[in-house]
Amino acid sequence: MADSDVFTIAREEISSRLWLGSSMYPSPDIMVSAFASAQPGFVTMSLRRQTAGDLANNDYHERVNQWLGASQSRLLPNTAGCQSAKEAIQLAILARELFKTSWIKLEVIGDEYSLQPNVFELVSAARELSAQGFYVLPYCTDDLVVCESLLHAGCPAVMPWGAPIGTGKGIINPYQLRTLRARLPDTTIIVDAGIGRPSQAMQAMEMGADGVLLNTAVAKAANPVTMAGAFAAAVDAGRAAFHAGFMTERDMASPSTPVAGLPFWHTAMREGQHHD
Ligand SMILES: CC(=O)[C@@H](O)[C@H](O)COP(=O)(O)O
Repeated sequence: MADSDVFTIAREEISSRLWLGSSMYPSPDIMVSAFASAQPGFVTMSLRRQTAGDLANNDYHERVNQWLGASQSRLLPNTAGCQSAKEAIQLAILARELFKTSWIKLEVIGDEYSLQPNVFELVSAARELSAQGFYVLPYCTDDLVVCESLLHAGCPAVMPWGAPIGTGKGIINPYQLRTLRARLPDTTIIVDAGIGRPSQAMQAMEMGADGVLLNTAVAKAANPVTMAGAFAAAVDAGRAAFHAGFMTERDMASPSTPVAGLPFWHTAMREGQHHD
């Protein structure tokens, strides 16, 4: 891939196109090793899962930075568990104070069964938080008009789902992702949630996604550290392939080895004899 494939959002360089969540790992040590293996651009963290004691602890910020280790990963607090714009805005403001970052992954869930975002509340929260100076990265559906509304609200990127959170089904609606890529050619698109295998992450990247965010597939792998590395390689490969340009698919077979004429070595041999 060209060295010039620098990844920026809101004019800030992001070190990797693979982003990872921080829940459900078998242990903190395994999680840290998985981050070291994948070197994710962002690591997301839910404030809701922290205890009041955690939040009051002055060392908390320090501990989170230790989790990120020597990697160049950034912390991306999220508003997981929020069901209204009001709740999400309050949590984002708390996250900014606690983690000293204006980046926020905005989640407003509208349906408990599918964990589908409430896109009306999402756009409303995105507008307010953007006005307050946040860099809002919204977890959304793959609906073109919703993504356009989020961009108009001030989001520097959109994060449409591949499939519902935790399902591992991959890109269940490739048509929608293709539509988003075609209609929003200059928008940063991060496929967020539902990715179960490295091949699915690669598919998203081959389709032109700018990055992939996932959690369950690594945290719940039999070997999270190895799986994290596999996802990192898949995301890089998918990106390189997208840039390289694909051959055109065709229905009829077309010989990749020429069958007409003499083999080149035959000609070369004859020429050799001639010189003798
Ligand atoms: C929106 C959301 O919460 C996702 O980022 C989730 O954390 C990752 O989804 P998977 O666990 O399906 O990868």
